Amino acid sequence: MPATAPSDTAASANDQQLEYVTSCALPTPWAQFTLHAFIEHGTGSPGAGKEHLAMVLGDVGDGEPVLARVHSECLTGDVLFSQRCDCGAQLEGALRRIAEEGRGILLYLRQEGRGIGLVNKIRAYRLQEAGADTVEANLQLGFHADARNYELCRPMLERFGVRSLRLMTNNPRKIDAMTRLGIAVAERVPLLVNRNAYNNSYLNTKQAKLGHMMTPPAAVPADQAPAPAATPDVI
Ligand SMILES: Nc1nc2c(ncn2[C@@H]2O[C@H](COP(=O)(O)OP(=O)(O)OP(=O)(O)O)[C@@H](O)[C@H]2O)c(=O)[nH]1
Ligand SMILES: [Zn+2]
Repeated sequence: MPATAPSDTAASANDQQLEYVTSCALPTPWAQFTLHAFIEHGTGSPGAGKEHLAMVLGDVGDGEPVLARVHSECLTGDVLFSQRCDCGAQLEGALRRIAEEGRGILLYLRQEGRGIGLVNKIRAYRLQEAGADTVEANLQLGFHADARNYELCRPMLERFGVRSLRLMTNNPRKIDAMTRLGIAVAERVPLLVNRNAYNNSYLNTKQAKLGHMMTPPAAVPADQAPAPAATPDVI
């Protein structure tokens, strides 16, 4: 149970419910955000009990599109400095950019490992060390390539009066998910990070198999090249 009385609860599909709990100031190297805490409930929800966060800066409820990042948890990248993925650098880049503009929101969703959890992500990394790519590893473990669900974004954003985003992402399926939820994506803001020897093949696979929009294009064998992205940079 939360330490403070819940102030409200919003229901969604699958009996998935989101409780807004409380907030505090969160000074970071780039700006002082307000950190808001939510708890997911729901008997049919795989994420029941998860604690989700929103970091907010400035007046985001004024009706204008809001610079936003919808970030899925990556403990290894966000906290442990892993170079296997782009998550930690994207998290920092998004917060810096929001701070530069003085206005924006970052949703920190607790769907680690594209929704398969931390231990399973480490199993997937082990399979990647044996030659699988990030998608094949998930499939070999019996999961979908991407098991995430973005439904909670809607009540989280509604809480702050946010209806339209300038979404920092390279992932076209994240944009589609927001649109299907009725959240307008006024603009896609690319969020590119430097490649290194450890994340290069992961980023290539995201581009080739998951359709991520990354420029300049990574070198991928012609027979694995993705169909042209259907989602333009600015919608
Ligand atoms: N299963 C699995 N998950 C991974 C792997 N590498 C990173 N992840 C997870 O992938 C997710 C990345 O999430 P995001 O940074 O929100 O987004 P994205 O889908 O890559 O798209 P962007 O918005 O362009 O960053 C996090 O949950 C990571 O934990 C991997 O090799 N296997
Ligand atoms: Zn990561």
